[in-house]
Amino acid sequence: MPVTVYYDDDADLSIIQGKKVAVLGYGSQGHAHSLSLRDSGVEVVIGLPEGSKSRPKVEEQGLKVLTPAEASAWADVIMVLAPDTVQRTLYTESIAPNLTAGKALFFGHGLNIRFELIKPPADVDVAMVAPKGPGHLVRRQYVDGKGVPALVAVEQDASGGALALALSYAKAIGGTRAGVIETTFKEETETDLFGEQAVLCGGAAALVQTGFEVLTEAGYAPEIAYFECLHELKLIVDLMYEGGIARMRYSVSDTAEFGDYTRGPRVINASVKEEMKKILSEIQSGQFTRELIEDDDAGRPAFTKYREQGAAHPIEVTGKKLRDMMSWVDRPITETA
Ligand SMILES: NC(=O)C1=CN([C@@H]2O[C@H](COP(=O)(O)OP(=O)(O)OC[C@H]3O[C@@H](n4cnc5c(N)ncnc54)[C@H](OP(=O)(O)O)[C@@H]3O)[C@@H](O)[C@H]2O)C=CC1
Ligand SMILES: CC[C@](O)(C(C)=O)C(=O)O
Ligand SMILES: [Mg+2]
Ligand SMILES: [Mg+2]
Repeated sequence: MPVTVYYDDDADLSIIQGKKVAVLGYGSQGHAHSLSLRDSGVEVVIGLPEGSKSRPKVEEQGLKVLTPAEASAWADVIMVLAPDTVQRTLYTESIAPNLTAGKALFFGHGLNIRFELIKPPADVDVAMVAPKGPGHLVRRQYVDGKGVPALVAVEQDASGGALALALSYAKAIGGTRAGVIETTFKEETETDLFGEQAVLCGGAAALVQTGFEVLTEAGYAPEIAYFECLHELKLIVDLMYEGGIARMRYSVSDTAEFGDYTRGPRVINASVKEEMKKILSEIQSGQFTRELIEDDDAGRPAFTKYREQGAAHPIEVTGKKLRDMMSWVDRPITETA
């Protein structure tokens, strides 16, 4: 079914400018939304627990910070940008007691609504503005006069104006500069989880690490393997971003293009596609979300182990040494896990 893509002229910024917006969380997405809302003339307050390590960053930016409960009580629009695993407790303890009729509850990703971890009352708007990119780039693009595409969805339209409100919010963070598509919480959640697991994060990281391992285990220099499998990937993906896979194939050598057609499908073969389908069905059935929540409830033993293993991979050691020599690489995000 064809989708409608909304641009700046389709959204009325004055709607969100007339609302008090609480952004709960000041991480990757939270800081980007808050700063761009403020720069778009919207009254914003940040909600963070006492003792949150994000509080000094908010204060450095001259934004006001309250507890999540105080911010929710003050706001007309409550945007939930705490981690997905935290949101259900945050909702019960701090949002629900302050979610009076006529308010709007917003999300940057649909997981908690899609899997019914949060069940808001019927007399509030429930909507989503989900940028299709990392928060730090959402902010960087906004500052540069550009935007990251976003999805909007309305789960409950108690006011009759939830879609217009969501589009107005999306405009304030730069989304309608690039294009905003209306979807459902179900479609956003399932496609977003699939994209990050199979392609963007899980798939891409495993492809890079495995390529690096094959070259280094065969005796080639780790520095060469790093440039070949990680650094150059950005340059190749930039071409796809600009003009699709065809533009990348136009720019690389005919030798590379022949290797692409004849070898690529052997790497990402039918069994990989079957595995991707299995991953999608685990998302749709809720199995992935159950695993995520169970691990979080147990104090994140699996998450912590995987994060440590990833950080210790030899490609990180080689990469750090090489990146330290590239003073010209723009690195506005300094932290890693
Ligand atoms: N990362 C991204 O680019 C994208 C994220 N999303 C969605 O956006 C949401 C936020 O994710 P992300 O930006 O990655 O989150 P981060 O992990 O980057 O940041 C989380 C923020 O929430 C704060 N926080 C933790 N507990 C609470 C609480 N109880 N109440 C209020 N704030 C709290 C953290 O504070 P502290 O510093 O104290 O831990 C931190 O400021 C998620 O729904 C995610 O799926 C959607 C699109 C892309
Ligand atoms: C690709 C990961 C993402 O879905 C995103 C940046 O869009 C996320 O959850 O962080
Ligand atoms: Mg995403
Ligand atoms: Mg995601």
